[in-house]
Amino acid sequence: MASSNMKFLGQKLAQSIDVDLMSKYGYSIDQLMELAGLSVAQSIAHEYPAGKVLLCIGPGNNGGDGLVAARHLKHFGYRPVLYYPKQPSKDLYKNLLLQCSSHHIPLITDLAQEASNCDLIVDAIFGFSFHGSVRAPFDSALNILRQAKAPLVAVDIPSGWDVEAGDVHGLGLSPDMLISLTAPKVCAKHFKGRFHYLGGRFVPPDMAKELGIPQFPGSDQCIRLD
Ligand SMILES: NC(=O)C1=CN([C@@H]2O[C@H](COP(=O)(O)OP(=O)(O)OC[C@H]3O[C@@H](n4cnc5c(N)ncnc54)[C@H](O)[C@@H]3O)[C@@H](O)[C@H]2O)[C@H](O)CC1
Ligand SMILES: [K+]
Repeated sequence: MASSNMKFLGQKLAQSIDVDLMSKYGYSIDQLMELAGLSVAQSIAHEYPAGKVLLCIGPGNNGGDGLVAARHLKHFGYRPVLYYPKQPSKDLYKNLLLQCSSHHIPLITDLAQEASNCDLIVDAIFGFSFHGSVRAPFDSALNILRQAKAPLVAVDIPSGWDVEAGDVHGLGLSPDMLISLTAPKVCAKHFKGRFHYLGGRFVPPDMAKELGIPQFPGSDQCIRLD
């Protein structure tokens, strides 16, 4: 359960904590992303049976978390497929995609068809750096996700939501599960789905105390908040 003094992070604070983790605390982005993605896969495995999972991957690190989660889900016995319409040229993402392809995780292009033919959808399109209104091709992608019947799992932030104010653009994405990473963002206060999890078990104890992060159970990479 959430501790009552847990902080909800605004956009600037979330970004500065990310920088601190990689400067003051010595993490690399690959390490943080691996642990974030593992916690996403483990949160999913806590609540949904193995089946076909469509992961929608965005152009930044939220998308990177999704690529890592896809690989772990495959190891857990799920059947992941990737929708990844904007693939950046950075080695970090290229290597994560190569790992997915070595794990026989297919890339799909017909999002509408796959969204109506899967057991679960993971939204790893935008995270805490999203701002403004959604640009193509993600505007139509979010429209398809909004209408899909399969339960939706949002990584860190429901895509298209303002990091602090929530669904101000009225895109209507309402996930069944939200997996906050490091600490929930302010918009998580508007989350109405069934499962709110916290993942990203990499926060050093002093920072965890300052942010009011609860103790994760045993060796779990995630904790259910409410
Ligand atoms: N410390 C942690 O908690 C960690 C979290 N991780 C994950 O990283 C994301 C934040 O990643 P970042 O690369 O900063 O940004 P995003 O993925 O949110 O998106 C950037 C990406 O999106 C494009 N973009 C922004 N706004 C729009 C728009 N309106 N329309 C279209 N495209 C847009 C922008 O150009 C960039 O390309 C965090 O949420 C976590 O999921 C790390 O993995 C580990 C540490
Ligand atoms: K997201």
